[in-house]
Parts: sequence; structure tokens; C-alpha cells
Amino acid sequence: MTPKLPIEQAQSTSSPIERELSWTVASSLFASFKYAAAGIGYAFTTQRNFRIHVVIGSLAIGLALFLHLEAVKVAIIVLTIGLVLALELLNTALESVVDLTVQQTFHPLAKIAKDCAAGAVMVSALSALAIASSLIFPPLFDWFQTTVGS
Ligand SMILES: Nc1ncnc2c1ncn2[C@@H]1O[C@H](COP(=O)(O)OP(=O)(O)OP(=O)(O)O)[C@@H](O)[C@H]1O
Repeated sequence: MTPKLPIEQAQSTSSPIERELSWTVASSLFASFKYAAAGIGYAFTTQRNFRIHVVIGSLAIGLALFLHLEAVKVAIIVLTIGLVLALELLNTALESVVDLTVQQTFHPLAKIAKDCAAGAVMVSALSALAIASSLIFPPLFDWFQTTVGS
């Protein structure tokens, strides 16, 4: 009898396919958090853009708190920064999967995948910049006028 491929084995059991094909599975909620933290740590140490977004995002949140913006405005800024960072993480994940698939060979589909993922990060970053600027600059200008100008 021909040995079953992993995917056939998975289909013949009640376990979901992706669980069977995984090299390992997070054994607990704590382990899931540990793997997620490892991914964030990897992106922070290897991706310059991720570090830039963390620094700019922290500055924006710091300014929003310093200027005592309304809670809903701070929440909008946090949400947009979170979106940029999450997309940057997905971009990093996609880059790794593409590299794993095609290795060091040129493939037009690999180019499309990487370019589009990078484009998604750029769209979210520009939108976050526009939102944060429109919420932070007017009160920042007022603060300068009252404190520095007087
Ligand atoms: N295997 C490949 N085949 C075709 N084009 C590729 C391939 N690998 C990379 N490229 C091209 O080179 C560009 C840069 O690749 P890289 O892996 O640095 O991704 P990146 O999204 O620019 O990285 P980062 O987000 O870290 O700046 C891609 O956007 C793509 O246009």
C-alpha cells in the first residue's frame, strides 16, 4: 500500500489539516503569547521599517497624551498605529514565506506578492500619518502659542 501523504492523513482524521501539517503546535495560551512575542521581537530586530514605525508611533501617542487629547482621539491614533505595525508584521511574514518558496530565484509572482505587501504597509502608514497629523497638529500649535509665544 502506498504511504499516505501528510495532507491525506490529515483528511482521514478529524483533526484540521493545518494542525497536522504544523511542525509544532502551541501547547498553551502562554506558549501562543511566547511565539507571538518572538515574532514581534524578530520584526523589531531585523526590520528597520518596523523600528521606525514603533518610534514614530510612540512619539505620536506620547504627544497625544501630553496634549490631553480626548480619549476617542487617542484611541483613533492608537488604532491606526496598531494597524501599521500589524501590517508590517504581516509583510515580514509574507516575505519569509515567499523566500521559503522561491529562495534566491527571481519570480514575477514573488515580486507581485512582496510589492503588494509593502504597498499595504505604505498605504496604512500614510493614512496613519494623515490622521495623527490632523488630530495632533492643531492642539500642538495652540500649545506652542500659549507656552512658547507668551
Ligand atoms: N524572489 C523574488 N522575485 C522577484 N522579485 C523579488 C524577489 N525578492 C525580492 N524581490 C523584489 O525586491 C523587493 C525587495 O525585496 P525584500 O525582500 O527586501 O522586500 P521588501 O518588502 O522591500 O522588504 P522591507 O519591507 O523589509 O523593506 C521586493 O519588493 C520585490 O520587488
